[in-house]
Amino acid sequence: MIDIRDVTFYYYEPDESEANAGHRPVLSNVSLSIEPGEFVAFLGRNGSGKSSLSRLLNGIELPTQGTVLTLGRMTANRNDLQDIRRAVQIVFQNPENQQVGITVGEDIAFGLSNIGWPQEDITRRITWAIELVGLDADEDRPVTHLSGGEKQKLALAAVLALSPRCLILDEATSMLDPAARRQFIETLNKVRKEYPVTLIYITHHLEEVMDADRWFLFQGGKIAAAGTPAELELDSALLKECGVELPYYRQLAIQLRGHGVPVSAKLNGEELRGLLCKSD
Ligand SMILES: Nc1ncnc2c1ncn2[C@@H]1O[C@H](COP(=O)(O)OP(=O)(O)OP(=O)(O)O)[C@@H](O)[C@H]1O
Repeated sequence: MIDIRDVTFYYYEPDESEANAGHRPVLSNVSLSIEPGEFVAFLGRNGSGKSSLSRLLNGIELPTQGTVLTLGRMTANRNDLQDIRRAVQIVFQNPENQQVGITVGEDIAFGLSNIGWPQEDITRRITWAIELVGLDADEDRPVTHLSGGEKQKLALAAVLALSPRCLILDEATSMLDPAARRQFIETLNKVRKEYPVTLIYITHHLEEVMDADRWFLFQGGKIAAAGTPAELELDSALLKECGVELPYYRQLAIQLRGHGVPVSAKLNGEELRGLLCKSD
């Protein structure tokens, strides 16, 4: 599905001019593959290169060196770029930066009319997308009347309407309050059941990606490690180096196991709390 080989990326071509002396690549020799339908998380400190790599995946940016293959096509090949951009959709941190319509319906319709869908199909698709994300708003509702959480659901609806094969969420919950964040995650889980998609999730909130298939830990523009959450969560030194912090319940479960308390590695916060309240 996605195959990245030896990618090095500079926002500006490196040169020897004084202004760029000491200029470092944002990504250095990154290689990774993501299988169709996988749910992976990109984790790491601010500035470690996660968003830059996601922009390389759909060809918003092109690698300075190396190759990015998406759906078997190279992003550097101009003829394939339009299909790649359609197949790999990104939901960004701030939904307002993504909104292009005045109403909910216009917003969802924008991308579809750009790729030439007939109006009657667009109308049906708008209804489908609103229902899929459970947006409690009709298509005539002005976008400015939506809450932050609803705006982010609309951003999700607008990209899903385009039938992407791969969805990238780039800190999509970071502007939401805790309740809206939980609701957005519930929506996403429901959407993934109805509309299976390869999911790349960028976040600083690890509780959102504890059930990911794999984590990629970024450090200074490189992949420091890749593996399942169960494999990587035990390496506390590595997580610390990469600026990644486990949810409190996971840290507690690891400590309890270290003291011989038989706590399953798969418990979530509520289950662990329930177990502790039951024990005497
Ligand atoms: N458009 C840009 N032009 C120039 N440099 C950029 C641009 N976008 C990002 N950078 C730089 O690239 C580096 C990597 O940034 P990137 O946004 O990819 O990191 P990140 O891991 O996603 O960080 P965060 O968690 O803060 O979103 C940073 O040093 C950043 O300043």
